[in-house]
Amino acid sequence: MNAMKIGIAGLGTVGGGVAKGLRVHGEMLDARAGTPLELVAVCDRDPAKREAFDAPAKLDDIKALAASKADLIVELIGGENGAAPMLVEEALKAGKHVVTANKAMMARHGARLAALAEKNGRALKFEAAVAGGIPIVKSLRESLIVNGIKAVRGILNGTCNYILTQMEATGRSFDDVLKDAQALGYAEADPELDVGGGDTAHKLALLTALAFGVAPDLDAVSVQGIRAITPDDISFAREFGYRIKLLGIARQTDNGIIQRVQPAMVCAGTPLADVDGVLNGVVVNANEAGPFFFEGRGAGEYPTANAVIADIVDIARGNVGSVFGVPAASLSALSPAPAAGASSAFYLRFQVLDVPGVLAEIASHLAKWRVSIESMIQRGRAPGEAVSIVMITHETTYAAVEGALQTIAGTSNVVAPPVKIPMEAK
Ligand SMILES: NC(=O)C1=CN([C@@H]2O[C@H](COP(=O)(O)OP(=O)(O)OC[C@H]3O[C@@H](n4cnc5c(N)ncnc54)[C@H](O)[C@@H]3O)[C@@H](O)[C@H]2O)C=CC1
Ligand SMILES: N[C@@H](CC=O)C(=O)O
Ligand code: NA
Repeated sequence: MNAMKIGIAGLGTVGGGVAKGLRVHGEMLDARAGTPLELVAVCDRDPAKREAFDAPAKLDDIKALAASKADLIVELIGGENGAAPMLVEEALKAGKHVVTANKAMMARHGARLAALAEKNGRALKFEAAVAGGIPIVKSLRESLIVNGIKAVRGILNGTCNYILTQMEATGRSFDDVLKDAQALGYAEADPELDVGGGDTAHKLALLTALAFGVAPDLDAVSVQGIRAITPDDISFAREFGYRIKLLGIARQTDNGIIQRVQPAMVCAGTPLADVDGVLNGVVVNANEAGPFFFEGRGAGEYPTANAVIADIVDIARGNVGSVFGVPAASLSALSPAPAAGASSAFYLRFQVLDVPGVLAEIASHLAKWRVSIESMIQRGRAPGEAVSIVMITHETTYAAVEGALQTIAGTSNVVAPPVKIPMEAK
């Protein structure tokens, strides 16, 4: 029986896990694949990493890997541009299958690489790129294909969810918990991609492509990260009966597709509110068949390596198929819904000097923009010093609330930029 010869590029957190997984579970994987899986080459620019793994070829150059005798290349070096897409292109052109966990590359170049894979009759699989170990890519591409999908939303970044959960549970600082997430192998090489929302945007663009049959369009995602969230916001949220989560939301509307990455107030007791730590959670509204809720580990060595290995086995079984579930040539261009019409209720926090009339001034600006208040908390008194005023609004447009906050930010008693967090519908 012909073996499936595998070459791995990048032996860091994920690549190391894949090489170990192939060795430890070799017999079982060969049986499931129906053919032996043989690691023939590893490639890393770090010699110590190359030496740590047993393979006939230990390479330092991705070009040599693309030209190696591997039938399938696993790209785990990362990066939107440069070496990663170059390796994938070279490998596909050389007639090799590709498995990758690189959401940055797939969100930016996915449509072009999918066309190249399909032209060459080779697979390009990326299960690990979205929500780590959760089989959401396969589910959207191969299972939830009949009834049409209205919306996909979820917690897609393990690092951010770990930070928010730890800040809430232990009161530790943002930067302290981020260091933990880095040490645990959850964060990206540049952690600003995690906390700034960029990584969630990459994953959301891929979910949108799979759910709605469009080419991934990163530039059509509005992105806000979690840097501005304070321990106060987390505890006010709890008082109102909510938890703050970084969500990626893609929704088909009559006016086009909405794609947003933003911290949101998620009602306690709903499935997404209970997704803690490095776990990810995805809700798919699939018309008559849904809603579906998926939960699992979104980052780290083993969950991610599992998803990569599952793709390798899938290819060895002969499941090549189209990369995004429809032929790359029929992926349509995404038509984004105009931002101006979007609406939500909001949590607002104002950091103000505790002087007479400050609340009335804020309320009057909100009223001018027709933003009405549902509930409010003002804690403690500290005459002349800064205190927080926190409100939940009734449903209003993003445009109205942004207009009001811009005016309020310019008034003399407001000492920090106001914070707004949309309330996620149940
Ligand atoms: N760490 C995680 O939990 C997850 C990571 N991913 C993705 O998986 C990919 C890999 O991530 P990690 O393993 O965490 O990264 P890492 O930084 O731990 O490993 C990357 C490895 O690639 C090597 N490398 C980088 N550029 C190279 C080049 N030009 N030539 C040869 N070797 C090169 C580095 O020396 C390093 O050993 C990234 O695309 C990341 O976004 C996806 C899901 C989860
Ligand atoms: N940095 C990412 C890794 C997995 O995609 C995350 O924290 O989710
Ligand atoms: Na996944």
